[in-house]
Amino acid sequence: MSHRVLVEAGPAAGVAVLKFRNPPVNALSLEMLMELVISLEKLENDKAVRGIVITAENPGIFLAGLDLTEMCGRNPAHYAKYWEAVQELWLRLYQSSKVLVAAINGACPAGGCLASLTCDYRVMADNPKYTIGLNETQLGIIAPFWFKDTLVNTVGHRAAEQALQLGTLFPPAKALQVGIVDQVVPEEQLQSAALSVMAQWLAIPDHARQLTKTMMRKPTVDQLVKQREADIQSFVGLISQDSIQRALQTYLQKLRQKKG
Ligand SMILES: CCCCCCCCCCC/C=C/C(=O)SCCNC(=O)CCNC(=O)[C@H](O)C(C)(C)COP(=O)(O)OP(=O)(O)OC[C@H]1O[C@@H](n2cnc3c(N)ncnc32)[C@H](O)[C@@H]1OP(=O)(O)O
Repeated sequence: MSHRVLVEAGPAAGVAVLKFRNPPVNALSLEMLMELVISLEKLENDKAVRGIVITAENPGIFLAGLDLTEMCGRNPAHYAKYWEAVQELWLRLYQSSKVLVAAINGACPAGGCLASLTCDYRVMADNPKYTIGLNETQLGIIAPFWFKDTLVNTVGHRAAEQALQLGTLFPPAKALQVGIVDQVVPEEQLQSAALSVMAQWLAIPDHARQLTKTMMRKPTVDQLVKQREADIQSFVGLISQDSIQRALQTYLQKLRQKKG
């Protein structure tokens, strides 16, 4: 039984809706990652499901990204386990045979943005409070190569380089302009817009669309698959550095003090 991920049958035949519900901010904790992987595996094996709309149960925060508390003050074995789970989620999402449509109904930084970038299409609610992007450099860390590749595949090299160096979090209109999302709609129309685009994608025969998706994505997937263990060791080495730990602690404190 999953607590942090809700899977519902969509209103249209063949469509499931996967909702994030990990309060307070839908951070990708280890438990959340594991529940997501299990939910996605079940959906992948369900022949009746052809498409999945991915969204947050409560509007406001789509996903707050990776859980910073999983990357601070832990031991190397924990960092390795956590990173393997992050890799696994990305591999499941990016290689999914289903049509994935992200209905972005809230803040979508870093790991949240990455998850949405694995989808085939992104619709974002037109709310200036919501932003999306790979903001790692603002935390004093860097997006790993496969985060970078996923962004490059979406927006192109120049736009990705600029967004990554600056760690830009784009509000909806700018996100649309740069191509990080495909459509921006009034908030109350988000779910219907996601279902409408899903219907268009499902009009294509599955086998042709799936083979095309695999052809487009395989080179990027292969890069990680062939050096998965090295990527874990690299993450563990970097995240364990005192300077990185200090940077993450400072960022977490800033988030906590924001309220005070
Ligand atoms: C130079 C070499 C470096 C090498 C480094 C190695 C490679 C590392 C690669 C790692 C890649 C990382 C990817 C990530 O995803 S990092 C996470 C990025 N996420 C963010 O920056 C988002 C941070 N959060 C926010 O901006 C806001 O919280 C948000 C807009 C999401 C919501 O705002 P709101 O005002 O509604 O809520 P609060 O800010 O008050 O937060 C409520 C509590 O939640 C805690 N929180 C928020 N985000 C996170 C998070 N990502 N992980 C853990 N906890 C989080 C926040 O601290 C509050 O906690 P308290 O209630 O205890 O105060």
